Formats: sequence, C-alpha cells, structure tokens
Amino acid sequence: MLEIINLTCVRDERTLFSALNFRADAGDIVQIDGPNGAGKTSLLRLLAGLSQPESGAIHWHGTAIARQRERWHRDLLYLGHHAGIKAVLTPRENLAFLHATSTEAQRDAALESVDLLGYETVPVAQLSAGQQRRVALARLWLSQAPLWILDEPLTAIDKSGVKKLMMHFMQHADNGGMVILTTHQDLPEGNGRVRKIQLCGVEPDAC
Ligand SMILES: Nc1ncnc2c1ncn2[C@@H]1O[C@H](COP(=O)(O)OP(=O)(O)OP(=O)(O)O)[C@@H](O)[C@H]1O
Repeated sequence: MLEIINLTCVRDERTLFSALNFRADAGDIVQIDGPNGAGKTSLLRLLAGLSQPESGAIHWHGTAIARQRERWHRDLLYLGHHAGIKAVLTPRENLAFLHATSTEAQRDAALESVDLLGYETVPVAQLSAGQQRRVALARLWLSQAPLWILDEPLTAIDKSGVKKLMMHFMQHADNGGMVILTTHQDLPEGNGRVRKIQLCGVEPDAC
C-alpha cells in the first residue's frame, strides 16, 4: 500500500499543492489529473524520491520511503519524461543496460510487445518520437516492480498503442500491481478502472 499523507509541494515559493492525501492499494490504477503546471510531474518526482516535499510523508507498506530506500527502489519502476533511454544506444542495448538480469529473448519479447521488432538494432536517435517512447515503455514488460509511476506514458503513442498499454496496466493491476500515471489524454476502454486524483494548480476553477 502506498500512502500520501498531508503532502505539500512548493516550487520557487509557489505552493503547487498542500495537504494532499490519497492512497493506492494493490490492484489500483490512479491517474493524477490537472492543468499544465498544476504539479503532476512534481508529485511523481516526490513519489519517486527524486525531490523532497515541503512537508508531509510518503509511506510504502507502512514505512516512510526515506527509511527504506533500497526496498523502495526495488519495488518501484519510475518512467519520467526521458526515462533513462540513451539516444546513442539501440533499443536492445538500452534494455540490456537498464534490465541487466533479463535475457535477450525477454528483451526482444518486450520490444515485440511494443511493436518495435525490426528496430532492435537502430540507434534510438533515429527512431520517431512515438518509437522512442515505446523503447522506454518496453520496460513495463521486463520489470518485476509492483508499483509503476509513469509520467505521461501515452504521449506520442498512437491509438492502438494506447489501447495495448491500457490492457497491460489492467493486467498488472489484476496481478496485484499498482499504476500511478499522468496523462492529458482521455483514456480508452478500461478507464472505469482508473481512479482520478485532481490537482487544481493556481486556478481552482480548473478542478
Ligand atoms: N525544479 C524546479 N524548480 C523550480 N520550479 C519548478 C521545478 N520543477 C517544476 N517547477 C515548477 O512547478 C510547476 C509545476 O510543474 P510540473 O511539471 O510539476 O507541472 P505539471 O502538472 O506536470 O504540468 P504539465 O501538465 O505541463 O506537464 C511549474 O510552474 C514549474 O515551472
């Protein structure tokens, strides 16, 4: 269980959100929603332990994440905007670097799942924006982490790709995982499974 307790985030003397509370349990898919600049990425970075809140706490299975860094990083897959993908490497090389314990067959199966077969040995820099995103998303087929925190995973992904990803999110949740994501897109079928947490930003009317 992930618990967000009275979390307040301040950036450049601006309070993005204050006293935010929510929790996610096994099987949950949670969409962080809100207008541009509301603090969605900032929240996900706090959850990933990449920045510190002004106040409040984040607990994973009852213990503050700051007190269990090793377990937290083992249990978490965070895909930010750049997702650690290196443009000079090929999709195969990126996945081998990021998932060193996987086999080549598993990595190729992951690339097949995101429709990148045929592009395994092309440097990422030469792929389209959507294909580059798909290289990062292939990690969702390799990771053992129960909690996925995904910043705009659907950006640049075509309709059938979005559908496939939604299916994968639901399968992960059905297997006891959790997904926390941001997106400005309307989610396709399966969106009844998705719980929304709204960040209002500086314009409360936007909520
Ligand atoms: N490291 C930082 N230092 C200073 N200000 C920051 C920092 N990171 C984010 N901000 C500011 O915080 C605000 C929220 O940014 P954030 O990226 O979290 O919003 P968002 O809800 O994800 O927006 P979008 O929908 O456009 O992606 C913005 O005004 C941004 O300029």
